[in-house]
Amino acid sequence: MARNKIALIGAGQIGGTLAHLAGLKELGDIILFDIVEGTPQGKALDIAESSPVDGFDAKLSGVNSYAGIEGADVVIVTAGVPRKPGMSRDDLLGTNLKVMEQVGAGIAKYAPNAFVICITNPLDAMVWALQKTSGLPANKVVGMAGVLDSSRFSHFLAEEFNVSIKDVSTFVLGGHGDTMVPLVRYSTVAGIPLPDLVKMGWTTKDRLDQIVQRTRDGGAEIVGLLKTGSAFYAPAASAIQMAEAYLKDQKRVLPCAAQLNGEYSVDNLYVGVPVVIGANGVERIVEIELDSGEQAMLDKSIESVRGLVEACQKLAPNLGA
Ligand SMILES: NC(=O)C1=CN([C@@H]2O[C@H](COP(=O)(O)OP(=O)(O)OC[C@H]3O[C@@H](n4cnc5c(N)ncnc54)[C@H](O)[C@@H]3O)[C@@H](O)[C@H]2O)C=CC1
Ligand SMILES: O=C([O-])CC(=O)C(=O)O
Repeated sequence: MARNKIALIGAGQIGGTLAHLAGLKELGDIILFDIVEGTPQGKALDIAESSPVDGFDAKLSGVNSYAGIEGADVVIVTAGVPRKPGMSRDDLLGTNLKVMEQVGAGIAKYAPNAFVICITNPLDAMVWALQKTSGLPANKVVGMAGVLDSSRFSHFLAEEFNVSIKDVSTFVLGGHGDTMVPLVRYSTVAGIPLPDLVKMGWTTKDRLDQIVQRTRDGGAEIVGLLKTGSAFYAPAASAIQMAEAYLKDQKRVLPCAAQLNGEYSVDNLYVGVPVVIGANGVERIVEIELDSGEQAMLDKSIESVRGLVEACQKLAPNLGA
């Protein structure tokens, strides 16, 4: 059987890390695409030259033409610009929306059957735009954010409790911004919900609130430290988990930005919710029961995503509703 083909649109910090991880995991042959000449070619060759050391079989190549992504099974999009200190993700909207128009056209022409994972920020608006510009069915176009935000939340909790990361399970819903909703009640250590761990004296409500806030600010914390760009190792690992779930039909339940059509009382908007990812892309949207406080936080987050999509519609009325 021929190997899967994985196309990475954008060969910057995340794109290069995605290529390396996809190679190490032998997910398929890898094409890096970028508008900058030499960058995708150089990264592809560098990673290919590491394959004898790590012993993985994957063909890697770099291209500057969309024809190179022809027939891709998975497309992961990081094309665009990242933020710098002092900026919010939303400041990237105008620049990255134009990039999504080009990328969507390239995918529509050369990889219309692919499972597309968008990473470019502001995530929920960019994945909305990418679905419109590519015209692919909504179950084949998802955004990566919830896996990353949950991974950050889990990491902070494992550190707080001094337990293995393997025993921590968390869910973060909503838009990928300041209003994201880390779901404390549905997050557990070895199956024990966080509120019970507070009762058991493992931590305090105040400490938990601080960890929730650190999760919300997780992206900005890295931007503040790096100064030249944003996080890339954990974002790449998160998108690879989603790609693997699709390619191996794993039916993983992962928080992703998915198009809602009535679920959570939302229509035609991409918002982070738990979904099942398998061979048919987004196979199911999981509607969790929320209490009034959680629902209020999710509503606020949805409104913020709606505002960003409206800004996109003003800038590019051709994208439609
Ligand atoms: N969804 C999430 O959770 C996260 C999203 N991000 C976002 O991912 C994006 C990429 O981040 P990095 O890889 O760190 O940035 P980067 O600047 O290292 O890489 C972006 C690449 O896109 C390329 N590019 C720019 N315009 C293009 C176009 N029209 N067509 C094709 N390629 C184009 C650039 O040449 C560059 O190589 C940013 O928008 C960032 O904000 C970053 C981290 C997490
Ligand atoms: O914060 C940023 O700009 C990049 C990002 O989305 C993240 O790391 O969560």
